[in-house]
Formats: sequence, structure tokens, C-alpha cells
Amino acid sequence: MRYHKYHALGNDYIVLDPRDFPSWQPAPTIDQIRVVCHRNFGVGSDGILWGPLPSKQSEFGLRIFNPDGSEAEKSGNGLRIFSRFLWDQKLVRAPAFTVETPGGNVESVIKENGRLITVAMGRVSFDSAKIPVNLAGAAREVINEKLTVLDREFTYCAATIGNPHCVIPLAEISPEIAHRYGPAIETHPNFPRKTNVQFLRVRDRQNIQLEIWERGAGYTLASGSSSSAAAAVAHRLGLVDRNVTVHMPGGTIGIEIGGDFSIMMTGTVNKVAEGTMHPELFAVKV
Ligand SMILES: N[C@H](CCC[C@H](N)C(=O)O)C(=O)O
Repeated sequence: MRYHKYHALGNDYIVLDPRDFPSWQPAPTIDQIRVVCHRNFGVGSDGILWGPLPSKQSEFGLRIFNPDGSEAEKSGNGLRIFSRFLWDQKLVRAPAFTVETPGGNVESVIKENGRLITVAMGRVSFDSAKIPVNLAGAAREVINEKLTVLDREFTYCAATIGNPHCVIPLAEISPEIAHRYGPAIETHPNFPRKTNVQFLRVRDRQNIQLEIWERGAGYTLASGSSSSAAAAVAHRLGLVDRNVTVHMPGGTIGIEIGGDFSIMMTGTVNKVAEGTMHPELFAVKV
């Protein structure tokens, strides 16, 4: 049971190649995912990348699992890590290739021998039906709407780049705000499929700063899909230009926003370890 662990700005993932897990087909169970990702009882990570899988639409298929066992439609850091894994394993001949995720097909470009990777993440949409946001409401762009959580009313924008995001611009942000309000917003009934949450501080027209509470993962040091969604919201609000540096506790990601809100995301990947999981790992249920 081989695993390969990488991090992207401190947002770490474990890559499991289905060919090494013949008894786990078609995918790991929720219990297997939870214990592998557990920081004490398992290897520990912000998620599992299950691939390469066959794909009719792209050269490779990928499934992404959060530490709580839920499946994500897309992961920006996960896609950069998976692209680096394919490069490291010599499963790709050229530095540019396509990957299919449940949230759409993307194109990756390897740079600096895999230390830096650009991913064409697809288009951001603010459409309530696509995100989705409170399906009872009228179909609309979710821009500057109100959400009351615990003791505070927030003005937010919602977006999808395959996975859902709730972006909250604030004058000041902190890890404490993310920990205090993130969980309640993640699971708010306003979001039928839950949501990732970004607290956004706009520094200037080329730089934004995020504190992130991820759906199914909690507080993370960086997020590629969050960077894409938050930069797109800031641009939609007229607060930033098309090239934005996203500053997060784990580091920075470069985002280029197209006229149609298509996103090019560029960031680093670091290899952490590779090894073998022992069967006793699965004796514990977490
Ligand atoms: N927790 C997210 C998936 C991982 C996103 C993040 N790690 C990234 O880099 O985009 C979700 O359930 O949509």
C-alpha cells in the first residue's frame, strides 16, 4: 500500500495510485479515507488524491477526498500535486497534459521540473444554481448578499469553480475569525452542498490575503480553488485587476483572470515523503 505525500504551500495531500490498491476498487471507503488522513492515527493530510484513473475526456482522471471522507469536485492544490506526481512517476511525456475531475477538465503545465505548476482551472461562476446557493431563491448571481452566523451579519459573494465557495470581504481577517465563523458557514443551510469559506482582505489591486476554512477539511494554510474563487470575486467587485497574488498563511499563489472569469493558477509543489502504509493502520476507526 504505497503512498506519496506532497504539500502545496502547506496544504498537504496523500496520492494513492488505484493500481496499488486492487482491493479498494472503485475507491477508498469513508473509514479508510478518515484514518489515512488523521494527524495522529494515520499518515496525516488535508486530503487524498485517488489517481490516475481512466478518463474519456482527458488524459488522466482524478478523484479528490477530504479528510472527513467527503468527495470534492475540484482541488487547486490537489491538481498541482497530482500533476507533479504524474511527472515524478514519468506517467507523462510532455510537460502539458489534461486531467478530468468531477468538477471539470483542467490542463496542467509543469515548470521548473515540477517545483512550479500552472493549472487552467476552468471558469468561475457566480450563478446561484451552479454553486449551489439556497435553491428556494431566484436564480441569480450571488453578489453582496447577507448571511447571519452566530453573533454577526456578513456580506458575502458565492462562486463555484467546480466546488462551492463563500467569499467574505473584511477590513481585517485572522485565523481566529476563520475558526470561529468558518464551521457555521461551511454547514449553513444556505449551501445545500456545504461550502468552502474564505475571509478576504484586499491589500491593493494586485494583492489579496485569505484566511480559509475548507469544506470537509477545516482550517488550511492554503487553497488553490479558494484562491481562484476569491480572486474572481474581488475582480467581479472591481477591487483588483486581472493578475492577482493571493497571500495565505502557507504562501502565495498567482492567479490570472480571463475576460470570461477563466482562471490560470500558478503555484509551487513540494514532495514530503513516500512510503508504505501498514495494515494495522486500518484497525482503528476515527
Ligand atoms: N475542501 C475542498 C477541496 C479541496 C480544496 C483545496 N484544498 C484546494 O486547494 O482547492 C472542497 O470540499 O471543495
